[in-house]
Amino acid sequence: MKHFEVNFDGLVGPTHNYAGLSFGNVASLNNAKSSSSPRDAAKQGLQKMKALADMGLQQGVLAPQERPDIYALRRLGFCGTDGEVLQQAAQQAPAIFQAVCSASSMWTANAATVSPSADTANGKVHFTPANLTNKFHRSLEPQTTGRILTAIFNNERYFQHHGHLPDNEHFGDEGAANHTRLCSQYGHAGVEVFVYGRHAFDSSKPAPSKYPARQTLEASQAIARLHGLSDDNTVYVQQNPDVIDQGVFHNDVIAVGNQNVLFYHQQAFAETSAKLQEIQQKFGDDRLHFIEVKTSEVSVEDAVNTYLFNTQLVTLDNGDMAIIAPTECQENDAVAAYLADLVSRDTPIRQVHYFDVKQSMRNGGGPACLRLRVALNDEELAAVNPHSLMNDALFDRLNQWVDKHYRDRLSVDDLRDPQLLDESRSALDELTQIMRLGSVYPFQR
Ligand SMILES: N=C(N)NCCC[C@H](NC(=O)CCC(=O)O)C(=O)O
Repeated sequence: MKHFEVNFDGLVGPTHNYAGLSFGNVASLNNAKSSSSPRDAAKQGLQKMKALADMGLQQGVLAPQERPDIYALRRLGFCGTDGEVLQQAAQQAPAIFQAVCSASSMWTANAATVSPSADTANGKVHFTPANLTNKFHRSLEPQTTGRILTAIFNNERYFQHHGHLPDNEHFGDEGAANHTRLCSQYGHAGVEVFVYGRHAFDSSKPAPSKYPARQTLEASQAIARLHGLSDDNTVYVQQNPDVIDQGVFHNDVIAVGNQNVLFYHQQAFAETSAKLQEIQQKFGDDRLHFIEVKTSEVSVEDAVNTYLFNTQLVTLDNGDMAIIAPTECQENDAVAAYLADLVSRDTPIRQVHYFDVKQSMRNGGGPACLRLRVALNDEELAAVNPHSLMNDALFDRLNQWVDKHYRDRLSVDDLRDPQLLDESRSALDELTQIMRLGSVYPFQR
């Protein structure tokens, strides 16, 4: 049986914009109110997907969400026709209005936590959409995310879908951005590492003081229970509260793992050596490569600005690993020098490939934020909705679809345009046909 890691990238939605919605995410705050290009953003994402598919990797696509979210506005008391709801909200509550327009579902590392069948008690692949409670605009995502995941992994023999955790900060869950899996082969049982920012039920424990810790230990433990993971294969690690206060709002901004490699910054974790020991002990006898980047080599500030760790670490057909990095890493001398040296060392990482994902980076989303990793064996892969898997035909079709429906420029003020809602709905309606997703969107139900 063959085993793969399939990266499901989020397709950027037609309302992609910079509204400064994410306190604690430095790029989101710094670029607030700049104008965006939804078309460029979607195309940059598609280019990355196509390039990874061309490198021989399995690549999937996840559909974006319906925005503006009229249903959220109705729940908040705005009423009348859809046009009236939009108009009232834009006038009376502009900040809420901007939040319901966000295309943030593009960062599918936050869509869900996924445990492959080799790790779970019932031998199925488990999915739990993240509740994303820490940010209002993101908390609107999990229901539709769950429907999209169910439409793509639509076979109960192989796939088990859970509801998102209770919508409360005690169970704040940011999905795969705070979860990584180490294994010797994708199809072998691995060690699932959950990284949390704070304890929700024990205020005596350390926590950041300036920016929020979005993920709680208790949420991570709940996911592990739901997915039927064993204690022997699960490790909980606390993120260093100081780095959260320096803008590391998700663990995937300071660490990334793949197979037998954990690539992380010296300051990423609390109690680093004890936790690395636990990971190695649960991993077993095979060699794990812990690649630690010292502060003297790359500062936390440079890591946050360039997203050195928000890179994808992928395994190529010949067994070598490649880093998929944003061009911001190439543009920073210290980081570019670090990466050039890294690939010459005796580790599995042999190549670096740079991608322009600037439209996403300006909102704090690098290459790794844009993808949800799903390790599958060939039988499971055959059960995945084939219209969500990237190939030349789907790439061309989605580019045409973007050209037809997406705006070239969008400012925060343009979000008030009632036509944007119609444009977004027609785009998504056509997309559900292209990807054969059924009626996943509220406007279709
Ligand atoms: N690190 C990972 N896995 N994902 C990045 C998510 C970025 C996203 N930015 C935003 O939602 C900004 C939207 C705005 O400001 O318009 C967030 O903060 O949740």
